[in-house]
Amino acid sequence: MADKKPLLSVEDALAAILASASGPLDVEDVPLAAAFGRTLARDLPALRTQPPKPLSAMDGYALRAEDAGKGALNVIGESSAGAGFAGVCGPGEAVRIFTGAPMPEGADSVLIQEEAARDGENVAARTKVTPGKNVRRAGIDFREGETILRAGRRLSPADVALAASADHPTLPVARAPRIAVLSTGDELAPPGEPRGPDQIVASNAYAVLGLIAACGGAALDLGVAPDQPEAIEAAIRKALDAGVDVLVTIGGASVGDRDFVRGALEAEGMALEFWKINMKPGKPLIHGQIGKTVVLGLPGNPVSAVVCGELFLKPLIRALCGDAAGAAHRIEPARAGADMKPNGPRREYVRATLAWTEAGQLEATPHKDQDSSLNSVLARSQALILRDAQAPALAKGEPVRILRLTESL
Ligand SMILES: Nc1nc2c(c(=O)[nH]1)N[C@H]1C(S)=C(S)[C@@H](COP(=O)(O)OP(=O)(O)OC[C@H]3O[C@@H](n4cnc5c(N)ncnc54)[C@H](O)[C@@H]3O)O[C@H]1N2
Ligand code: MOO
Repeated sequence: MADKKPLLSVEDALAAILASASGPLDVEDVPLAAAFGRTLARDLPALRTQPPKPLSAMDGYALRAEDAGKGALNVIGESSAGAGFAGVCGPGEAVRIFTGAPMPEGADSVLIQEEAARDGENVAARTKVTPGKNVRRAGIDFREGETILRAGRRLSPADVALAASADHPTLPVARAPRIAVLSTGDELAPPGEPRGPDQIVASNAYAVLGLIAACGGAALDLGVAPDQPEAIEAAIRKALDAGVDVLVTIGGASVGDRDFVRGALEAEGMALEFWKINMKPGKPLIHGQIGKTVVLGLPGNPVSAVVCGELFLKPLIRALCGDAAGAAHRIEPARAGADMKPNGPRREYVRATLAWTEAGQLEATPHKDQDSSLNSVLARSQALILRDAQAPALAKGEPVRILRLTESL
């Protein structure tokens, strides 16, 4: 029985989940303004050279560098951005020029206007000018045909601007993974709605929906199913009928008499890959597949659901988008901001705040209360401190490993 297997390590669990992602999804072309945060599906070539010709980097005078020490030069015209000078700048001549304007033929450098003495039609340099000074050579940014961005890259605002400058009006990106989110539990009522005396407000889905949005997924919120196998099975079928890539359930994952999620998933055809991981919080995580749909059954405790979302759902979304590098846990070094007790038998992910010390070190300070029900503590945390199973006590200032939590878009 799967229940009796030794608990999986976080690393093995992540590997199994990523292995179940059947490669990057289909490709779609999106307009530049919608491409931020999406994952590039193909290597992107530059469709033009930037800058296409030598341009001035400053406002001033285009001239031949060797003429700068020779007294007054004759200003024979003007070159501005978008309207270059048609003639040739010969010996003893200068052309008034502005930032971004094409260099006139014959000129090899630009004297900035702060160093120029203008007198009517003449200008003299008050400084030496070296050849190429204040000139942006053709192609210094990129050249036509060069690969400017690689497939699998999650597009930053600067990446999108780079693609625009390389003349791409749209970008080929992985289709956003479709992810159904199903909360379960008789005790759950939506925020702001009337509640029974023993009910609480359903909140976990909002963290999961936010994580999906931040990672570039497209969420389908299936709301809350009560603790009844038939109702949970019906909701699972709804997700499958919608053809989602991933089904995330929340709650009902543990061993209680009313924890029906695993049974319902199996009744709907899930091949169970694993259940339970050697971590805290988040031990009862269900993973399997129903056809091509990857299933992640998150534990119901609010912090456990979020930590499992960060550790497993986020990498899964990245992998489905073809961003293999982004699917790895990005562990960073920091210093402990407080003493920490020896750890128990499970790898622990301790909620912590981050701050820079005056000495310039990143300090992760664990919150005192680590109960897995505390949304307020989680909201005040920026990182998780990783503590291996049975790790000894450590003192404030000692090195720790951290994983940053996803922040807002
Ligand atoms: N005898 C044992 N009991 C428990 C074990 C165990 O190994 N043996 N594991 C504990 C651990 S660890 C966790 S984590 C929880 C996970 O249990 P479930 O996945 O079955 O979660 P629920 O029982 O449905 O809910 C737990 C808790 O979280 C609240 N909850 C659930 N969903 C939401 C939601 N959408 N929004 C807000 N709050 C939610 C729920 O009301 C419960 O308070 O099991 C331990 N028990
Ligand atoms: O692992 Mo549970 O997730 O400790 O609260």
